[in-house]
Amino acid sequence: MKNLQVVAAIIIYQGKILCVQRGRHEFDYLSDKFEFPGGKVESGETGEEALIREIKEELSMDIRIDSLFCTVEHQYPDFFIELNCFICRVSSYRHTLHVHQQSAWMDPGLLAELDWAEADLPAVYQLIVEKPF
Ligand SMILES: Nc1nc2c([nH]c(=O)n2[C@@H]2O[C@H](COP(=O)(O)OP(=O)(O)OP(=O)(O)O)[C@@H](O)[C@H]2O)c(=O)[nH]1
Repeated sequence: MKNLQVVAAIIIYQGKILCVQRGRHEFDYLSDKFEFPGGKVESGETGEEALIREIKEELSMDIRIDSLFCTVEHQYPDFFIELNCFICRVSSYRHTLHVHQQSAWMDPGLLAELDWAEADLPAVYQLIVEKPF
């Protein structure tokens, strides 16, 4: 079974968090789910390098990575994922969606209202409880 190393950006601007919604995914259980932007770490890259590249590709945004917030290990029916979530900062709310169908700057207290990818739920609940910003 596939084992994916994925990095994700919890992008904070003026107290809100950028949440993005996928379109269709090859596995139905991930179609239309909300996630933190990011993607797979390619060979030869550090997690931080991968995250900066992914956010530029997906959103045309330049992030500053602050710190590693949490690591979630999750078994989906078709693959295993290690999801490393980093707190990131930006100097503008502006972004362009190149991959996702929708985005929203969310108040942390409202994060649980979105329909998240299952692997993200521990990170979402930890954000709601710890409010690291
Ligand atoms: N980016 C991201 N992917 C997540 C999160 N949670 C989660 O389960 N995933 C899953 O992890 C996998 C990451 O792959 P991806 O498709 O974003 O990565 P990528 O941009 O490198 O993919 P590609 O170039 O193969 O299209 C997807 O299956 C995605 O559904 C998350 O918060 N952020």
